[in-house]
This record gives sequence, C-alpha cells and structure tokens, in this order.
Amino acid sequence: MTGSLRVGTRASALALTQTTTVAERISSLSGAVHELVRIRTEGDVHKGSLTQIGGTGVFVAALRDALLADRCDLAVHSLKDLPTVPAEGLNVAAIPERADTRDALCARDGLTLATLPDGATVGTGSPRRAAQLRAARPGLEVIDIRGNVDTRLARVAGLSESGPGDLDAVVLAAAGLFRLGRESVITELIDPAVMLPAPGQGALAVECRTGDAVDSPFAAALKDYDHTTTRLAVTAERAVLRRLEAGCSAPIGALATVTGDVLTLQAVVCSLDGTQLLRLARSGGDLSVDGADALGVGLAEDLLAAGAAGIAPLTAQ
Ligand SMILES: NCc1[nH]cc(CCC(=O)O)c1CC(=O)O
Repeated sequence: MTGSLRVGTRASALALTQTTTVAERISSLSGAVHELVRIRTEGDVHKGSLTQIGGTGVFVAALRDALLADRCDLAVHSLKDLPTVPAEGLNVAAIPERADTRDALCARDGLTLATLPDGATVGTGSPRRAAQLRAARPGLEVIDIRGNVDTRLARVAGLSESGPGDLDAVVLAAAGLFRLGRESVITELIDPAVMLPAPGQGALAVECRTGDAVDSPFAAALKDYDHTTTRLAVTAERAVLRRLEAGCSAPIGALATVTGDVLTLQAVVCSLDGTQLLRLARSGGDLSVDGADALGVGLAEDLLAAGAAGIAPLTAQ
C-alpha cells in the first residue's frame, strides 16, 4: 500500500497500549508500516459522571468520525464501549483473542470482598458493578467515581504514588490493569458467580471502513487476527444488551464461554440499589455468529419474561 496504515487511538494510557499492541500485530500480519493518529473523544474531554454525560459510545464516536472522514484507516476500541448498533459505513473487521473478562477489586492492605469491613468505601462509576457489589456485600458503601485508571487507583491508599487515597477500594476491569502492567494492585479477581462483567469486557474491536474490510492491503491481516471463539462469545453477550435496548452504562452483566461445542451464556439484570438481581443462563450448540446472536436474544427474552423491565431502567418491553 502507499503510505502507512493510520491507526486511530484515544490518548489515554490504556487506549495507547491497546492500540499499539493491535497496530504492531496488524503490521506484522500485513507487512504494512503503521502510525498512530491521536483522536480526542467526548468521554476524555468531559470529566463528569459517565451517566451524566449520557448516551452510549462517548468514547467511540470521535474515532468513528475520523474513520469516516478518512483521517485514519483503523480504529481500536474496547469492545464494551462500542454501541450495539453498528455504524453506517463501518465494520468491526477483527475481534482479537480476549483477555481476562473479570472485574478486579483493588483494595488497601490486601483486603478482599470477604474481608473488607462493613462501612468500607468502594469506588466505581458503573451501575452494574455498584449493584452487584451491594448485592454481595450490603454493608459496603459504594461511591460514584470516574476518571482514567490511574486517577481511580489514586483514590485508594497505597495503590498509586499520585494520591493519598480516600477510599478503601475501587473496582476496575482486570483486562485494563493487565494491559497496563498494573496487575499488582489487584487484591481479588472477582468470581463471575458474584459479579458478571460488562458484555464484551476484556475484548478489543478493530473497526475499518466497510469496503476496506474486504478489499484493502490489510483485509487479509484483519481476517487472520480475528479470534472465532471470542467473536462468538461477545456476539452472544452483546445480543442481550441490544435486545434489552440497554446501553453500556446499564446495570446489565453478561458472560459467554465456549466449552467443547457448547456456548453457555449467563446474564444479570440489576436494580440500581442492588436489592434485586435477576440472573439467568442459556446454552446452545450452534457455534455460528448467527447462532450466538440468537442465543443472546433468547436469553434477553427470558429476562424480559421474568420481569427485567420492572427491575432496571430499560426501554425494551
Ligand atoms: N469504560 C471504560 C473502560 N473500557 C474498557 C476498560 C477496560 C478494558 C476492557 O474491559 O477491555 C475500561 C476501564 C474499566 O472498566 O476499568
């Protein structure tokens, strides 16, 4: 190809490590040189609560605009930040093998969910994490926080050099901490039986213009890079979210795994106060992308039939 492959990225430390890893891999698969194009997104500019900024895809829209305006050729997203409605003219051409899907408790003094004392303060900006924390440990005080990984870790004593810490713990995605080499702050990888992750958590999505996905010097590399099992799992998880018409900040968790030739999907819908958790599972033997999507839609319908819309703020009926 003429010129180098332009890979769009957000400027945060996490986005930069994720994008660098992906860009290097696609370069080595395609033989193309690459350059990173930094894009500022609304989610980086506004420091208010995520639920206040509102709308899905605050981290994603600016990268998509840059792709459509031909300011970059590829964009790398955290899949859990990607709206379930596909963007016109764009294609998620590769979903690489997923990292750890779990949420991570990062607490002072090595504390865990079982050993944090009643009244301990735990920071998270995610209604899904807040609800499941409250359900697991009603005595904890959940505090709404946001900011990048380092800002959040700085809220806990001893976890970061940049802050004295005013909270006892925070909850973050394990995948992000591993990618940043910060896994030493994790005091517990929370069992999905206690806390189901966000749909797509731990996975990345490589997006390009639709035409380039089939006809470009990097089309074959994207196809090689795609990881079938990960794509099946996240397709099922995201179908739950789509059918429930819920966004990435909804109190909904989902986790799919492939064991042998069976795809198993678990999902939870929580009330915001964590007093009600509706948790169901479904398995299926159709290991196609359409089969995975149908499994997710089916589980969402089971959840709706069991009263999901009365528990959480959803628009689906
Ligand atoms: N919403 C922000 C966001 N998007 C992706 C990750 C972490 C990496 C991942 O889940 O792949 C994070 C931070 C967090 O939840 O702690």
